[in-house]
Amino acid sequence: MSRLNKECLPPGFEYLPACLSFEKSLALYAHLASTLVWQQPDITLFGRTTPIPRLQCFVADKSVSYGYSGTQLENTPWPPVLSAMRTRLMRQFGQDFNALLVNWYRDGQDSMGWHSDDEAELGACPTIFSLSLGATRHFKIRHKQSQEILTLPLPTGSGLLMTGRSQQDYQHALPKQARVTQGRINLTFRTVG
Ligand SMILES: O=C(O)CCC(=O)C(=O)O
Ligand SMILES: [Fe+2]
Repeated sequence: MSRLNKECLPPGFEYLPACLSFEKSLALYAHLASTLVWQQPDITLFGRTTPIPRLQCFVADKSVSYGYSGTQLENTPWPPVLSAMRTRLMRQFGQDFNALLVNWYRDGQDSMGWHSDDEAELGACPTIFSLSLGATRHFKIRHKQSQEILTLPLPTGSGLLMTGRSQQDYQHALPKQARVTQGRINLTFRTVG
């Protein structure tokens, strides 16, 4: 496993430090943790059905229909703070974001397994913007062919832009980190076709 230079991420991954200030990012964490309606749906992987090891909320336009690993996500309407953020990001990235998957990792025991965001509804080369709030967690990126793994710590307020072949050529994951006791919320803005 190699340590990652943030200036030298694989093609299609761009790290954006301090998209939100430390104070604003933690205030948004607290606001979302207490106001969103959180769900813990079951997923089916390799024939085994278990609840996801984190909480989740899928914010999306009414017309959007999206799911993964055997679950259909239930749409929540855009709360004002996230709607305003989406408008800013759409201008910044020239992207018609119509959905936002929010994941709450309550502590280091919560996680997300290896995957690519390569569902057909996202298109061949999706643009996904990810914003991290709360505890710093290690985001892992693994090349599908070489299996080389890079580790990118994502502190509160930091952004990660995934474009191009990032989903075709790589998987990513957020492994458990036993020593992390604080929570983290991650927002991924997406365009579902
Ligand atoms: O929590 C993260 O940083 C990753 C989230 C993710 O990969 C996803 O929502 O598809
Ligand atoms: Fe993902």
